[in-house]
Amino acid sequence: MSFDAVKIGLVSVSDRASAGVYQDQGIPSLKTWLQAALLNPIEFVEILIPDEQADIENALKKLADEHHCNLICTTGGTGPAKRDVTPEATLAVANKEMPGFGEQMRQISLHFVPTAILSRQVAVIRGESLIINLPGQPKAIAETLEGLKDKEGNSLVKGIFAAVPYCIDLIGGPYLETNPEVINAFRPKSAIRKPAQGNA
Ligand SMILES: Nc1ncnc2c1ncn2[C@@H]1O[C@H](COP(=O)(O)OP(=O)(O)OP(=O)(O)O)[C@@H](O)[C@H]1O
Ligand SMILES: Nc1nc2c(c(=O)[nH]1)N[C@H]1C(S)=C(S)[C@@H](COP(=O)(O)O)O[C@H]1N2
Repeated sequence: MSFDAVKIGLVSVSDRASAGVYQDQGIPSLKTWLQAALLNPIEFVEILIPDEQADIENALKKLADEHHCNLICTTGGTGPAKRDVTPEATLAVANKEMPGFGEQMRQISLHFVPTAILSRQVAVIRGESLIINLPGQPKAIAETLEGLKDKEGNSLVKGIFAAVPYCIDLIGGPYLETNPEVINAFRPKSAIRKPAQGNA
């Protein structure tokens, strides 16, 4: 069985990582999680930038309009601090807002930290790209994408990635399939693609 290829843009927004004060862990954490979660072959396009609204907007436009990324994940710059402007940049390049992603991420994160409500993360559609903001703490990436599980690995609070494959279907992207040990994608029955009938 073959899987559609997917192109994913990764944007790490961090003053200190982009200045070399510390090594960026945002992009490696995103890549590690996405490679474990998706069965599709992935082409990543990576950008590390400081917390500057114009830089973030340019990065998002480039990934959506020139690279035609199906999914774009940002990490960092979602909080209340003066230089946190990732949600403003994301909304500035949006065709459509997808408020459910931010609402669900804050719900999930409350199970990990009481400061979850300080993240102003948003998700939007630009063209044929779904853009999702994730918080900057590297551990927050897996927490929000995957959700909360018990010791046996049963899902207690669903991660937002459960809704990403169907969202990508609806905007005309590739058919994403996930590793159920990491995350179960949900699609309405009518949208589930049957495995191709082989001759063997
Ligand atoms: N890209 C990153 N790589 C490694 N660690 C990070 C990264 N972004 C954030 N962190 C860690 O998470 C903490 C909280 O993230 P936050 O986004 O609030 O950082 P910040 O104070 O805005 O600083 P900066 O933009 O310089 O990363 C940081 O203090 C840092 O320890
Ligand atoms: N899952 C999860 N969400 C989280 C956190 C976290 O550690 N885990 N940190 C919170 C904190 S302390 C802040 S200030 C906000 C914003 O973080 P950012 O500015 O790094 O994007 O995300 C919040 N959401």
